[in-house]
Amino acid sequence: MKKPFIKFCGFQRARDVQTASRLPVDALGFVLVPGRRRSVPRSRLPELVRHLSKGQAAIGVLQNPSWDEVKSWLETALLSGIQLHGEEPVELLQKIKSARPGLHLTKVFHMQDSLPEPGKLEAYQPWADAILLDTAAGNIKGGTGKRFDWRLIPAWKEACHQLNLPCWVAGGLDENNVTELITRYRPDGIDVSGGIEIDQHKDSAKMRLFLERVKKAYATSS
Ligand SMILES: O=C(O)c1ccccc1N[C@@H]1O[C@H](COP(=O)(O)O)[C@@H](O)[C@H]1O
Repeated sequence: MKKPFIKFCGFQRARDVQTASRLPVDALGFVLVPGRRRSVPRSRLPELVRHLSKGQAAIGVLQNPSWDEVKSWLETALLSGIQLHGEEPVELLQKIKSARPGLHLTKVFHMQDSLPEPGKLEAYQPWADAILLDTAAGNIKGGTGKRFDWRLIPAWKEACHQLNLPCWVAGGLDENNVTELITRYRPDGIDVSGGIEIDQHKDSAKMRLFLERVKKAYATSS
């Protein structure tokens, strides 16, 4: 089985970025949504991004931004991609991709009681580079620390694959549940924020253990 894309999200301290920069992590995420616990102030973003290693992607996480907001973040720091973590319309992705074709765009869909239809994906296909499934807890979207009903994954994965889009999974992942996720559902990528923290800070041992378990799960289920 192909190794999944791995993204660690919610970095705020340079030392944590430095730790992750030495690990086999494909992308590091920075929460640019105002008012969230892990929000990165604009003035600190360039310095944090500078610590990534060559080949690692710096992803800015935004929620329902305007095109002007997207542009201003792209001017603030050297970002390789944007994760759209709200209810962004197709038109926004189209605008971003037309202006910045090289930018990686992840569109998030939230799994909750009233489910969005995987059929919605088609309209996003020309502009999105990856689809990320995450949990919504009431009005809170992103960084919930909660799993959604993973039985929803196969239908979404199938819909993504029919459109040649990778299907990534997030929401409450940690070193204790990532093996089950991989062996049962084999997502194309995984994204974790709270599950690699202790006392609200990124933890080196938890990051390493998470990666070890991912590696082992993929090796044994191929
Ligand atoms: O990490 C956050 O605090 C966050 C805030 C606002 C939007 C997205 C955020 N992170 C993304 O949320 C999911 C899951 O996080 P968790 O592992 O359940 O804590 C993940 O995609 C992060 O990229």
